[in-house]
Amino acid sequence: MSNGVSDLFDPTIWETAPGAANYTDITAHLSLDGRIARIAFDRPEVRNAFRPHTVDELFDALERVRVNPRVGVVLLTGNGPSPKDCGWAFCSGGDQRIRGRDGYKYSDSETAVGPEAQARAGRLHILEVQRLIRFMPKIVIALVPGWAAGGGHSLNVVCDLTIASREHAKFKQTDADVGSFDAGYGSAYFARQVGQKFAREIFFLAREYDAERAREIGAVNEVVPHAELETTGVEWARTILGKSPTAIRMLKYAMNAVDDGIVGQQLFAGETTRLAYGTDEAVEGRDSFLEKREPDWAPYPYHY
Ligand SMILES: CC(C)(COP(=O)(O)OP(=O)(O)OC[C@H]1O[C@@H](n2cnc3c(N)ncnc32)[C@H](O)[C@@H]1OP(=O)(O)O)[C@@H](O)C(=O)NCCC(=O)NCCSC(=O)CCC(=O)c1ccccc1C(=O)O
Repeated sequence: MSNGVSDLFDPTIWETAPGAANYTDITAHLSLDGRIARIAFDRPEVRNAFRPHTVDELFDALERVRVNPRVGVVLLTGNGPSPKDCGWAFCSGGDQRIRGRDGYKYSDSETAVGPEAQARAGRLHILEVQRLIRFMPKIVIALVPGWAAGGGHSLNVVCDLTIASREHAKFKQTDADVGSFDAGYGSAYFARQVGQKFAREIFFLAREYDAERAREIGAVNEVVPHAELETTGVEWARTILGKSPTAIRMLKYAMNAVDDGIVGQQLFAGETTRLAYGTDEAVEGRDSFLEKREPDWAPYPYHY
């Protein structure tokens, strides 16, 4: 890797994100103006497979971005290429070498004792990362430079938008090959995205498909030359940053709500409550209570 991060990484536009200096399994950067985050899997020698520690770091980086009021767009990608064989990956899912009977193992968990250590031993917490991406009031764009397989494919599904490398992006759902199944967003929501027949074919046959095929079925928004993947991601981010933050947030939650049940409605409703609090009408409701008087709703008609 020419710049110590990834061959596609442009060191002139990024700085290390707060808290990211000690990450070992991912990298996290902010654009110099602090508006865009770039978070990347950094285990290219195993096609960016994640272990529990990777998921911990990913959750930490995404949570920091979620509560950072300056950041409006997150680019999620995989560093590369692999020093072993020059292969590229977004993410190849859970690291199969440390999968146990109760989940994925921390390196110290085999010898850990006590109930807390036992509860922590087998982790399946990539689902917490999926929910963080899904519920984040910001746009998350997957930049897929190579393989998106297994749980890595599921992460792509849950991102808001996807841009893929024409030369290297490849997609494959290996869940049924390795006896591990994401029965939530990874499959059921994926079927909403691409349709039932395509989703069933992809899961039941576990064939690989390239970026162009992924775009045809609706799993990818745009296919670009490999060398332009990250610059295109930054361009898309800049376009989104030019829009109203409230409109973007409400639109994301509106599109989520239909598939997310009452949790989806709750997120959307929370934002409508925030908007309502900003009105004189809601202020009158609060003030009348605090001033121990009847509220005066007269200035507020039933709009239709
Ligand atoms: C991705 C491939 C199709 C790429 O194939 P190819 O380009 O030919 O490269 P390889 O030679 O196979 O791989 C190079 C190198 O990387 C190692 N490697 C690749 N993927 C993994 C992996 N997932 N785990 C460990 N190691 C991996 C590979 O062994 C090679 O190493 P060498 O030492 O050089 O030999 C192909 O690699 C492939 O199919 N990979 C496996 C994809 C897969 O099955 N992933 C797991 C699916 S299951 C999953 O992700 C579940 C997610 C999950 O864990 C989960 C599910 C539900 C709830 C929670 C969780 C959770 O928290 O984790």
